[in-house]
Amino acid sequence: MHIPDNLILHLGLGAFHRAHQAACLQELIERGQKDWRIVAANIRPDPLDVSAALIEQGCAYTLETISPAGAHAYRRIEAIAQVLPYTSDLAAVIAAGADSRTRIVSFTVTEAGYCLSADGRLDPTLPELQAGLDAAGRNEAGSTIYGVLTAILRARRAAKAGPLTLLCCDNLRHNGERVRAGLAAFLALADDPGLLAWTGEHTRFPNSMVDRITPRAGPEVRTRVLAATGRDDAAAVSSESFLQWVIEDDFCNGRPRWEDAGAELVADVAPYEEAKIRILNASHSCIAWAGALAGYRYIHEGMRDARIRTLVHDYVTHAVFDCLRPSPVDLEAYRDTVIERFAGDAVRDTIDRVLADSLAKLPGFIVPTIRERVACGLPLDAVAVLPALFLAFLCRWQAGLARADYRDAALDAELLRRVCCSRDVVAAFCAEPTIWGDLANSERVTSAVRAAHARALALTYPPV
Ligand SMILES: NC(=O)c1ccc[n+]([C@@H]2O[C@H](COP(=O)([O-])OP(=O)(O)OC[C@H]3O[C@@H](n4cnc5c(N)ncnc54)[C@H](O)[C@@H]3O)[C@@H](O)[C@H]2O)c1
Ligand SMILES: OC[C@@H](O)C(O)[C@H](O)CO
Repeated sequence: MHIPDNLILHLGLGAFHRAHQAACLQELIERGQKDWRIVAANIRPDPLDVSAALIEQGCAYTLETISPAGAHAYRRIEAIAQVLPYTSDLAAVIAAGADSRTRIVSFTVTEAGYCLSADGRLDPTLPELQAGLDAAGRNEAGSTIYGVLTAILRARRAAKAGPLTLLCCDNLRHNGERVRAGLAAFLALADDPGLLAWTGEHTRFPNSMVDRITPRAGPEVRTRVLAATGRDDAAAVSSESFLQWVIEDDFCNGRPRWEDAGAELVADVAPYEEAKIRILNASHSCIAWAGALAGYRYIHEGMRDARIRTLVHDYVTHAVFDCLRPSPVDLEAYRDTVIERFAGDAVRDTIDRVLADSLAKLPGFIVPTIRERVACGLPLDAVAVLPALFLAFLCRWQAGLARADYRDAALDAELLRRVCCSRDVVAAFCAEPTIWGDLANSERVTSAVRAAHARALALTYPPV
C-alpha cells in the first residue's frame, strides 16, 4: 500500500480503535480524502493482540455495525496502512513517532493506563509507573504511555521532525489535559527538563470525547463476517452503529477533515465529555456492578431488569442533571438514548468487559458528582448507590461467589484484604484514598454509602 505523507501513529490497537477512529478515517477515504493513514501498534504484550492477523491481511479488516433495530452492516476498513508488531524495545514505534510524516500520535490504552490517582494526577507510587520511570532513566521506552511518549518525543526532537499533536481517545475526563499534565509530571520525575520545555513548544494535547460501544469480538463475530462477506477475518470487530466523536480543534501539525466524517470539532469539549462520562460511562458501570450481583452476563439483561433500570434512571435524573446544567446537550434526550442503547440485545456487550478497571472508573466517572453534591449540600442517595454496588460486587467476587471474570489493573491483594476482610466493609471502603481522594473518610459519604449498601445487597442473586 502507498503510505501517504500524513500519518497518525496509534498506540493501543484494541477493538475500540478499530471500530471508531479507524472507521472515521475510512469514511474520509471513501469520500475521496486519501491523504491520511494510520500506523498502529500495541505498547505492551497483549493476549488479545490482533497485530499478526492484521499484518497477514494487509492491515485490512471488517467492521460489523449493529443498529438498535438489530440490522447488521459490514464495512471493509483499509485506513490502517501499517501495523507494527510488538517488540520489547518498541524500536519501530519510536521510529514511526520520529518520522516527520507522523503528525498525530493518538492512543487508546484504557483508563487504567494513565496511572492517575483519585484526584487525576500522576500517581508515582504505582509500581507500573516506577518501572516506566526506571526505563526512561535508561533511555528505554518501557511500557507505560508516558514512557513511550517520552521516547518518541526524545527521538523526534533529535530528528528535528517537527511538532506533534498527542490525541488521547480514552474515556478520561479532560483527557488531553490529563495526559499533558501526566506527561509533564513524568518528565519532571525523570529529570528531563529539556524535553519538558521542548514538549511545551512543539506539542498540543486536544481533549476529545469518544463514543461507540464496542464489545470484545468473540468467535461469533468472525463467523457472521464470513457468512455475510465471504471473508474469513481473524481481526474482525463488531460495534453498535452509533458513533460520536467530539474533538477540541487544537492541532499543531495538521489533521484529517474528520468533520466530513461526522466528528464535531469544537472549541470546548468539556460539556460533551461531562455528559458522556457521568451519564453513559457511570451508568454503564452501575449496570455492570448491579448486573454482576444479580447474576447476569450481558449489559442488556441488566438494563431490562426494572430494579436496575430504576437505579440508572434515578441516578442520572436526580444526581447528575443538576451538576451538568446549564449544558448545550439535551440531557433528558441524551439519557433516554443511552438507556435505549444499553437495553438493545443485538450488540451483546458483556458485563465482564464493562467491569474491567472499575477502580480507575470510580474516581473518574462517579466521585466528581459526589464531590460536587457534597460541596453544595445536595442529597447523595441517588449517586451513593453506585459505589455501594461496586463494594457489594467486590466483596462477593473476593469471596469467590460472583461469576464475573473481573480484571482490574489497579486491584492489589492488599486493597482487597483491607476492604473486604474488614469488620466494617463500608467504612474501610470509604477510607480508601485511591478511590475517594480528599473525600476519604468523609462522614457524609460513608453514611450515604452505608444506606445504599443495603439496597445494593438486596440485588444479590441468590439472595444473601
Ligand atoms: N470498547 C468501547 O466500547 C470503548 C468506547 C469508548 C472508549 N473506549 C476507550 O478505549 C479503551 C480501550 O477499549 P478497547 O475496547 O479497545 O479495549 P481492548 O481490550 O480491545 O484494547 C485495549 C488496548 O489497550 C492496551 N492497554 C491495556 N492496558 C494498557 C496499559 N496499562 N498501558 C498501555 N496499553 C494498555 C492494550 O494493549 C490494547 O491495545 C477503553 O478503556 C476506553 O477508554 C472504549
Ligand atoms: O463504559 C464502558 C465503555 O467502554 C463504553 O463502552 C464506551 O465508553 C462507550 O462509548
